[in-house]
Amino acid sequence: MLRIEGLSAGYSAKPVLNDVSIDVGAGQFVAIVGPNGAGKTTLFKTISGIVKPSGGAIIFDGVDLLAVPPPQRAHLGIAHVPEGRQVFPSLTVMENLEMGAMTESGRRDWRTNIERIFEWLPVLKERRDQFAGTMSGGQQQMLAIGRGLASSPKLLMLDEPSMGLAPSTADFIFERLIEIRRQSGLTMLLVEQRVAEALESADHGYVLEAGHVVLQGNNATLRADDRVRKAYLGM
Ligand SMILES: Nc1ncnc2c1ncn2[C@@H]1O[C@H](COP(=O)(O)OP(=O)(O)OP(=O)(O)O)[C@@H](O)[C@H]1O
Repeated sequence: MLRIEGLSAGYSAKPVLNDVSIDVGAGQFVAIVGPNGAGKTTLFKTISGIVKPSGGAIIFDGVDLLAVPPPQRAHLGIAHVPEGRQVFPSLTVMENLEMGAMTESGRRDWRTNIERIFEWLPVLKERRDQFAGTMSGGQQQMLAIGRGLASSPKLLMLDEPSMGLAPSTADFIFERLIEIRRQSGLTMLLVEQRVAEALESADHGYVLEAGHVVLQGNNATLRADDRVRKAYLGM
């Protein structure tokens, strides 16, 4: 579904990603974990087209993504749930979801999608007429996920959905993601600093440190790896 090959990217004179290669198979749930500043958000921004890479390739569903203008990438089926949620605060929950459904497939599948989104994230149905800016952090995160799902994506990219949330709320979000994935078979790519939860939720993981992939494997292998246990799991 997504193949990133030898990707390098950064900001003007500052290189951030260095020769990063990542594979996400159709239906897979892949987590990219690593410390602050490792380049996780930069990777997502490069996939979405906000950051222009200096080298490498990104192939999405057989298409050379770097040749596709950034505004068109959502129409190919990539939904980016950004770091910090970034919901539209002065729009209602329903209006935010409608904004997510602006892609061709989102408009086509709207009725089915909205029913499923409400089933998976019932708080959005209960609060459909509430202004997004008045909701709690966890509720806003669920709205950001719902907005991503409303575009009817083939790939859902989630940038630190647990950021700023209480552990119990973050756990609830991870549990919802696992359930959404189980029911829909959607391909998911997650970046997270909460390494234990991310590796428990996903089937495959990559460890990104200082712009390099230093380790990868299925979730059980990574959770058993000594370096991961010491550096990220506090064992
Ligand atoms: N717009 C920007 N201009 C210049 N440097 C930037 C910009 N955005 C990020 N950086 C730098 O790029 C590096 C990687 O940042 P990035 O946000 O991708 O890391 P991250 O792994 O997502 O970290 P975090 O978990 O803290 O968000 C950091 O050193 C950061 O300061």
